[in-house]
Amino acid sequence: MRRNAQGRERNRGGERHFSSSAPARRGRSSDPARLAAFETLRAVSADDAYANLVLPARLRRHGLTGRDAGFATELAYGSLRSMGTWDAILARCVDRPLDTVDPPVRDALRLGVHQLLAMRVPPHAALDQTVALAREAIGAGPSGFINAVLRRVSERSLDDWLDELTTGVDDTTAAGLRYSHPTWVVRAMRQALVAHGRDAGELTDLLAADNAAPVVNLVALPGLGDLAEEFAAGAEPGELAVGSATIAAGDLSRFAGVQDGTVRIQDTGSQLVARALAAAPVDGADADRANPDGASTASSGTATADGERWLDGCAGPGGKAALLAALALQQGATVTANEPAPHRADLVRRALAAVPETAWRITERDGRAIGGDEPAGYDRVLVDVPCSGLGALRRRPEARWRRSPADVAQLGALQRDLLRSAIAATRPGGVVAYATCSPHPAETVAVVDDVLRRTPGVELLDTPAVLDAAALTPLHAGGTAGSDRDAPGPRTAQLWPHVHGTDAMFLALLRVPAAADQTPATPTTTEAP
Ligand SMILES: C[S@@+](CC[C@H](N)C(=O)[O-])C[C@H]1O[C@@H](n2cnc3c(N)ncnc32)[C@H](O)[C@@H]1O
Repeated sequence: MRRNAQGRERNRGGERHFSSSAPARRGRSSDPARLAAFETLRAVSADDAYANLVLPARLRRHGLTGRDAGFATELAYGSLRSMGTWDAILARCVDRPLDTVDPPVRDALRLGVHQLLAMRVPPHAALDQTVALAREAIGAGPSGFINAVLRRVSERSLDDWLDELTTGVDDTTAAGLRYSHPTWVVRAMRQALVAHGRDAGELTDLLAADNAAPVVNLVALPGLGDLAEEFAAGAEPGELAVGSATIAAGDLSRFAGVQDGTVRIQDTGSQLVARALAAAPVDGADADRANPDGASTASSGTATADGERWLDGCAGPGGKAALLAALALQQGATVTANEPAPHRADLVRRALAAVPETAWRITERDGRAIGGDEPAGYDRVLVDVPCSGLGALRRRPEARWRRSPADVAQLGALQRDLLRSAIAATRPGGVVAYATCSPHPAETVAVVDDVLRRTPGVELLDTPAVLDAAALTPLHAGGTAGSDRDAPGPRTAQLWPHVHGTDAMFLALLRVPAAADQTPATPTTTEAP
């Protein structure tokens, strides 16, 4: 299951070569694929836009499909991911501080460097096309400058540049330069590996995996969708999650299931989080409600009983809520999907549209209030809390440059309040799933430890074991890599891009104590993380 250092296995086909002929046109005028990539970088740099929202619109506008769309995507996403390394190289090739170079010119240079050093576009084509792009998109003025700078870049190989950049610097800075991550993220990732029971020596594999384009994961909503059409088109069964598949990027709306919402694009790690909550053992289900005929279907430590109430406290945009709702429908439960941001609540509504409405409702409340408003109201509660997103850097190419340590510190208070509220909203014997798409210790184990310390009686379940039971393949998500696999690891679970090929999702499953032992877990406002 372990992927190699460059994440190449997942990319299938090893190191990628792009010829200058990938885009439709050659010659002195710029081609639409490079223009689409340039426009995406401009929107990201100048308007704080998200590349994954901008690029599809630019591909459509320029009529790009197939190889041309693939070229534009690799150029835009790759340049954004590698921006730290490319800027460090450019700084050595420009005779003034790089941040005094006009931003559009800087973006054009980044695209040029990416073609030269990462896409193996022949140097003459990378130079000519970048100059042509600049002429068309910026004006003739900077052509000579761009040409001269890229010529200097092209005089060395990527390995030579990396050796030069990393000579005489400390390990963290070197890893940041080599793998294009801010140094604070490198530090955080190293701490995260150790905190989750893995070897700090995996750091470079993890950083490399952040730079590999992720495959697209699909899930067929259980009981509602199937993947036959996708398999016929070359999708492969997912190795980790039931009812999942991987497929090459492309226009997935051609599939009927994707169109009607019964097949969804969802990272496998997210799928497993929803499945683990649905499968987690709850204690002492309310037998009367669970089974009005009197025969209890749930006793201590069993999975779902008919009539259970589930809550997704932070549901937008609705990926996990949709899967939970489909599972709930199969298992005779109902889901309340809560999302306070109105536009994201609309996305949840759209995500849930494929599931019959008998299985779900949507609320738009502050999740911090739910525990007080509906104490002990739910059997299973998911809080997939707002987080730094450091576990999904593969999918959000610009995110690493936007986040800061202050974001992590700021989110800690909200994360703790949401978890406390979730515990208060869970009935005695019920289960809470605390999830983040970040492995940062401050957002994961520190939050869980802190809340557990202040909420006597709440028990941390063996989350890696529950996750393994919900998965197709043992994940060993409690850490203890390699020969130590049988040693006991943490009771929280952490997935990793370089190990599992998923986003770095964190999961802790907590069971609320039986009524007699329970100390009310009133959500309070917030102490420092
Ligand atoms: C990580 S996302 C959840 C992703 C979602 N579970 C999915 O799988 O699609 C966190 C969500 O929490 C929402 N949120 C932010 N503050 C909140 C609060 N006080 N109460 C509940 N949800 C909140 C955000 O708007 C965001 O949609």
